[in-house]
Amino acid sequence: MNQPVLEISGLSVDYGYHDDAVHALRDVSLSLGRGEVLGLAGESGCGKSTLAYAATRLLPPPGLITGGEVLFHSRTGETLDLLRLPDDELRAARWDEIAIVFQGAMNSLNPVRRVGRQLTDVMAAHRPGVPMSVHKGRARELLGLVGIPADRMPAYPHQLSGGQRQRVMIAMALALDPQVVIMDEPTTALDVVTQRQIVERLIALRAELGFSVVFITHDVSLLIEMADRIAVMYAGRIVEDAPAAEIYAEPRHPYTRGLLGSFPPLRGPRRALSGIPGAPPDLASLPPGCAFAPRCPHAFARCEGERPELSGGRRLSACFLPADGPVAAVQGVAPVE
Ligand SMILES: Nc1ncnc2c1ncn2[C@@H]1O[C@H](COP(=O)(O)OP(=O)(O)OP(=O)(O)O)[C@@H](O)[C@H]1O
Repeated sequence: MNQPVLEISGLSVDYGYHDDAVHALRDVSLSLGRGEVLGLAGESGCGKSTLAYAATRLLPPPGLITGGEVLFHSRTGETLDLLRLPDDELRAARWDEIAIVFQGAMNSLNPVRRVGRQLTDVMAAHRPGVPMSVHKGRARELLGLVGIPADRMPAYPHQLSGGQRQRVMIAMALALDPQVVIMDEPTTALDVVTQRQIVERLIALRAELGFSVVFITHDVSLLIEMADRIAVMYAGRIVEDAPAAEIYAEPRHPYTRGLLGSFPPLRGPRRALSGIPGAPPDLASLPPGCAFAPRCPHAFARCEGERPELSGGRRLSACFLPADGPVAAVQGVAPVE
C-alpha cells in the first residue's frame, strides 16, 4: 500500500451508557493509503456510518468514542491527531483535508439557495481572502468536473434531478481539494444508471486529482468494481480487509462470502443469489465468541466460545477456518462464480 493518509486504530464507539450501551464499533483499525479507494461493506447496522462519523468527530449524541486514535497525515508531512485536535483546527481540517458526503446528502442542499451560491459559500468560508470572482470560476469548474453544465449555477436544488443534486454534493466535497473524501452510501437513493455514472465520474476524478476515497455501501458488487481494497464489517468489527480482487476471487470470511452471494455481479455470468440466513446480532448483548457464528454455515465449537482476532498480514481475516484454503473449499458451499 502507498503511504497511509488516514490511520484509524482501536476505535470504539458506544451509543448510550452502562448496561444499556450499544457497542456500535469495537476496536476498529483501518488504514487508508494515499490515492487509494477503500470500500467499506457490510449489512445495515454493522457500524459503517458510525465509523465515518467517529473518525471525523461528527458523531451525534448519544454516540460516545470510548477509545482509539485517528491520525491524518497532511500533504505537508504534518500529522494531525483528529480525536484530540482543538475544535477550531478540526473545523479547518474538515472540508479542507477530509470531506464527507453523507447518506442522503442530496437532500441536505439548502432548498432556497442557488446551487452555485452554495458552492461558493463553502469556498468563501474556508478561503475568506480570495475574491468572489475566483470562487465563482472554481464553482463552474467543479460543476463541470462532476458532469453538470456550468449554466446550472443559478438553479435551485428542486430544479435539478436527484443524480444532479448528488453530483453537486460531490462537487462541494471536492471544492477545497481535500486529500480524503468519505462517501457514505452516496448513490443508494439513485437509479442504477445514474449510480454507475456517478461512481465512474468519481473514480475518474480520483485518478485526475489524486485524492483518497472511503466508499461506504452495503453493495459489495459495486465495491469489487471500483475499490482497490475492501474492508468488510460485521457487528461493529472489521472481519476481513483485503485487496478487492482477492476478496472477489477468494473471500476468506464466511460473512464476506455471504455478502458476495447476496448481490448480483455487475459483470460476468449470472448466478443464483443465496443471501445470508438470519439477522445481525443485538449489539447490546453480543455472543461471547464470533458474532457471526449463529449465522455461519461453517461454525464449529471454538467459534462459539472464542472470538477470532483480525490477523493475517496484508490479507486480514477474523475467522478460525484455515487461511490456506478458501471458504469455497469447505464442504457444502457452492463457488461464487
Ligand atoms: N443514536 C443511536 N442510538 C443508539 N444506537 C444507535 C444510534 N445510531 C446508531 N445506532 C446503532 O449503531 C449500530 C451501527 O449503526 P450505523 O448506522 O453505524 O450502521 P451502518 O452499517 O452504517 O448501517 P446503515 O447502512 O443502515 O447506515 C446500529 O446497530 C444502530 O442501531
